[in-house]
Amino acid sequence: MWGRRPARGTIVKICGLRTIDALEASIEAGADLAGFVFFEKSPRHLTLDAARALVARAAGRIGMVALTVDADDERLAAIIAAIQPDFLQFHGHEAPERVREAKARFKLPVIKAIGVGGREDLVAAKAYAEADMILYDAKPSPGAARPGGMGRAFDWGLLNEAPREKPWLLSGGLSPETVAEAVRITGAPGVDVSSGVESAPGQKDPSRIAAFLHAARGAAGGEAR
Ligand SMILES: O=C(O)c1ccccc1NCC(=O)[C@H](O)[C@H](O)COP(=O)(O)O
Repeated sequence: MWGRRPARGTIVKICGLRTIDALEASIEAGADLAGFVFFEKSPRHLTLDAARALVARAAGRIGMVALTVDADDERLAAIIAAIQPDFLQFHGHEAPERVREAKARFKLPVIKAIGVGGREDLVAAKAYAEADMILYDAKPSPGAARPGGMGRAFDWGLLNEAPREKPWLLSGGLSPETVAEAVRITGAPGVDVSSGVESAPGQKDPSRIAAFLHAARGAAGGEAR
């Protein structure tokens, strides 16, 4: 399995890491998963060279997630060769068949992001039987600059109808200030954050990363590590 898993408590993924300081702060605070964004229109985008240098010291210390948006096989292969991630995260319009295909080809577990705007999106999530984890995020508005990392929450009440057979992450507009309540209300086994631990888009704040971990783990009754 990947990196370190919590003995108990909420799974935490810090997404959009771009610097050694932020990566080390995430590991030090006890995050389970580190997300690396490969999407050029994002302020968190990493080139393959930058990603390679960043992850050189992270392997085995934290689970590494390569995030892409509707990437083809050639692009996925290049990313995998560069950072050898523990997970792929698909954050675009990838169909269930694409998840199946990519898993078979690359032999890596897949996190599929589902944008939640209404009940119909939870129905759609049920089709992703082969995804290893589902990440529920706010649905991007039409014409949005990017499909994630917008710092926007959605109606958590909709998750009452979400499939719960496999691990899932709650995402979208979470912060150190809101994550405890979010976990309490939704019962999420895991959480994901990007904007809420930044001082500006793409600029992670190590003290907010630590505060997020503390709040998330406290919320589930587990111990912050
Ligand atoms: O973070 C981005 O810039 C990004 C760009 C394109 C696709 C996905 C992206 N982020 C995905 C994530 O997993 C974020 O952590 C998630 O959307 C939550 O973001 P936020 O609401 O900013 O905490």
